Amino acid sequence: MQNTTELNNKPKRFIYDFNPEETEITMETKNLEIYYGKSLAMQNADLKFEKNTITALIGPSGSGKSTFLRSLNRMNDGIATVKGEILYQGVNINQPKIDVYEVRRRIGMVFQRPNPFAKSIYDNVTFALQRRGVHDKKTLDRVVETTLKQAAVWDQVKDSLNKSALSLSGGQAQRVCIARALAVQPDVLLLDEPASALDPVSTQQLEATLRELKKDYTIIIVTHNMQQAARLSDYTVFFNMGEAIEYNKTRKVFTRPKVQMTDDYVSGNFG
Ligand SMILES: Nc1ncnc2c1ncn2[C@@H]1O[C@H](COP(=O)(O)OP(=O)(O)OP(=O)(O)O)[C@@H](O)[C@H]1O
Repeated sequence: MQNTTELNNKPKRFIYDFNPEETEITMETKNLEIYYGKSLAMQNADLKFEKNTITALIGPSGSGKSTFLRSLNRMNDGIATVKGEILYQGVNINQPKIDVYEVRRRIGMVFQRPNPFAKSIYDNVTFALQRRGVHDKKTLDRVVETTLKQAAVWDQVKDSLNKSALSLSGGQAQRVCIARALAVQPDVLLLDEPASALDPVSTQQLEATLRELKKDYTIIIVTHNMQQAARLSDYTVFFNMGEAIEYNKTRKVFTRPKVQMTDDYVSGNFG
């Protein structure tokens, strides 16, 4: 990690080459600075996320992708100090008075390793709703069917909803975790390397699922897989050393990047 002085002395190279005013913005970050203790882990990442698109966050290990992603739904609370504004539908959610549970309901997260609870598939999907006092069986049944269908795993699990989610394959478990995130009807889905523990077939299925989901959700995904970012996302942000370096339509980032460092990274020549 860089210290504050080193980061502040670096030239600003951030390239932002599409016109966000023409688009509908679901989330936006402004003047973010994220500290672990006294160490500055992220700055210069004023980004806008367009509704119903997929944005890939790419960059070398330790460049701050997860730090940035986890701040978007306040998952860094208690771990890091996040300064600056995180706007969700125009409201700065990075304020103490904001209900963090509501933030996480609207901005859901799926983690790198599938993390189903040691409960049935049915109870995994309905967990948050049941905790909120929703016990009407018809409602819960409907949510289970709808979200498992959205997550493209319904056909595989519909006859075993009472089986433990721990008995599922990695790919199935990850899609059940997506259904669990969708059950509370979020707007935004944050995914932190959701395919890194999956085989190529499950990865392909997950990508197909995300392509479908973007019709209804705004999706931001951290990935180390360049091919995945190139095939799946509409926009790509390249991070390095705690800064957003280049942000553009994915096609441009991968075919005509404006910054040499981005070019080196996407073409696999990054030192
Ligand atoms: N909980 C933490 N406490 C202290 N430092 C942290 C913590 N989490 C991350 N960091 C540091 O912040 C910097 C950015 O880490 P981060 O995990 O966000 O990078 P990343 O780009 O997501 O990396 P990777 O691709 O390896 O997951 C790194 O220097 C890391 O060591």
